[in-house]
Amino acid sequence: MAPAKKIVFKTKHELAVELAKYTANLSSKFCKERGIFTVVLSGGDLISWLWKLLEPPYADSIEWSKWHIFWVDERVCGWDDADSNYKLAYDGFLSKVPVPAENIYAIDKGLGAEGNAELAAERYEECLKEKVNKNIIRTYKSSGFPQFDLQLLGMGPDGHMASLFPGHDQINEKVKWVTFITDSPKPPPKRITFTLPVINCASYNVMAVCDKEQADSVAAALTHTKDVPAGRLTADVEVVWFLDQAAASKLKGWCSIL
Ligand SMILES: O=C(O)[C@H](O)[C@@H](O)[C@H](O)[C@H](O)COP(=O)(O)O
Repeated sequence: MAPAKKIVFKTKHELAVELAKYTANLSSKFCKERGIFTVVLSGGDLISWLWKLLEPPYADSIEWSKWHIFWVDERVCGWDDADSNYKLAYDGFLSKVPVPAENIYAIDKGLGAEGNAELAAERYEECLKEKVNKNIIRTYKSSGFPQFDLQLLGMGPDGHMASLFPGHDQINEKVKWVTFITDSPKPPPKRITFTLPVINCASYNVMAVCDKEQADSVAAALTHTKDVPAGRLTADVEVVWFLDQAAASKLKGWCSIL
């Protein structure tokens, strides 16, 4: 289990600059080593903090054609719905970089539009298995779970990550790769989500959190004083919490500010 690193930034701007640098370094490492970089996105504010990747020196130097994009969680709706994490990422990031369309793995379009959470989760797991069989996604040691290169995650004020919410059973799933929820406390209610073992098998996990509404859960997650799902985040190689000062404000004895 990788130890959690924390970096506190004075502003969201500085967080975005460092997030771009971190992502670009990993892109270069994995593209060199494997010729492929598997990136998992979440919804929420995270997408708005990826803007620096769209600018020089990254926009022109990143090997976008080698990126493969997945979602750690998705709202069960149509691709053009205002709730869609795919739409959020497409409009704010993916439409502005040359990642090939065939390397972008969104929720099944029809099942999403129909609102069929259970089948959409099964279909997404099948999609991951197919990418494992094609050696696009690696597997974690002998466990057989998929191992993504980098996951970019966010956390809600209640401490949820992906669509794993406190007090809901999905966090305890140990076999499936993708599961679903139909009574999410954060709207919309129907979602699909990676399970905890899959999330924690990633090589690198970034948890990016800003604003004071999240401060209590950041402190709880990082000191494991409360059962918050994000407190169970780990990774194979490294997990890094990217925080702004407001989100870090309840952490005791905090000193290292970038
Ligand atoms: O679909 C979703 O709702 C997200 O993937 C969710 O897990 C998000 O990452 C957190 O809720 C943080 O969201 P904010 O960054 O907007 O607080």
